[in-house]
Amino acid sequence: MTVPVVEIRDVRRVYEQGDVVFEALKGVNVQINQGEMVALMGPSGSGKTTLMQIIGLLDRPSHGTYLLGGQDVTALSENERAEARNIEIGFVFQAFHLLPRLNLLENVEVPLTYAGVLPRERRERALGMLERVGLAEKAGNLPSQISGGQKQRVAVARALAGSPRLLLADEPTGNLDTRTSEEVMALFGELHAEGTTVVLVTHEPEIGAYAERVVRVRDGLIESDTRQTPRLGVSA
Ligand SMILES: Nc1ncnc2c1ncn2[C@@H]1O[C@H](COP(=O)(O)OP(=O)(O)OP(=O)(O)O)[C@@H](O)[C@H]1O
Repeated sequence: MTVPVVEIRDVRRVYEQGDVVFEALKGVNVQINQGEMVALMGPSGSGKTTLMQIIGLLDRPSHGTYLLGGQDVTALSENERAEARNIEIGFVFQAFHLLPRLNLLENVEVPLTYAGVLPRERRERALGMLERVGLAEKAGNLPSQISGGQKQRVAVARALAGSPRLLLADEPTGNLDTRTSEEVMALFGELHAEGTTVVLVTHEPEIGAYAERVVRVRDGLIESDTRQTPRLGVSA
């Protein structure tokens, strides 16, 4: 039996501000297997981002256990979590977060630099990833010289350059128009078909439709967990 990529056991997250205590996650159990593409959905304030941040090692549970690739990461120190995050997780955000003064190739290289990959290999891997997302010919461009959809494809290349165990995407199409969203989701669908494990947070049913599994969060709990035939997209 293969070990799940993500195993969340009875995770609670309590936010405390002065006397006010708010339980954003109230005992969540979820398991995500290698190669799955999962959409986390649910109303505003339901706890999706909190759960995503715990899965992405940006936050830690107040209670419960998180196993990442079979390793208990619940009690890691801040530094250990940062290191595990760099190695294990690739992030794609709504706002792209490309560095404006670096060209596309250099942007994709950034996480590899942090991971200590030597320059020549860094360059080759980054270029390979830009090729994979169809942007190799623009490697020398600055982010300001490409479209929103292209920026998100660069962000995907950057997220995957270090071959992480898990690709996390938080509202990845939130800044894109419908057609461009479809292109970016088609890319996620292709990466999933190639074996990448993808977890995405979205409000939009049309975006959730690209996943093979939809986990709905409501009031800090998993409301439903269903499988579906994913929508196939048309690439750029
Ligand atoms: N740092 C914080 N301190 C206090 N409460 C918080 C904090 N972060 C989130 N919350 C609360 O926890 C709940 C869950 O927030 P979360 O951001 O996970 O929801 P969400 O489902 O991602 O919402 P949205 O779709 O609007 O982003 C909300 O009620 C929110 O107000």
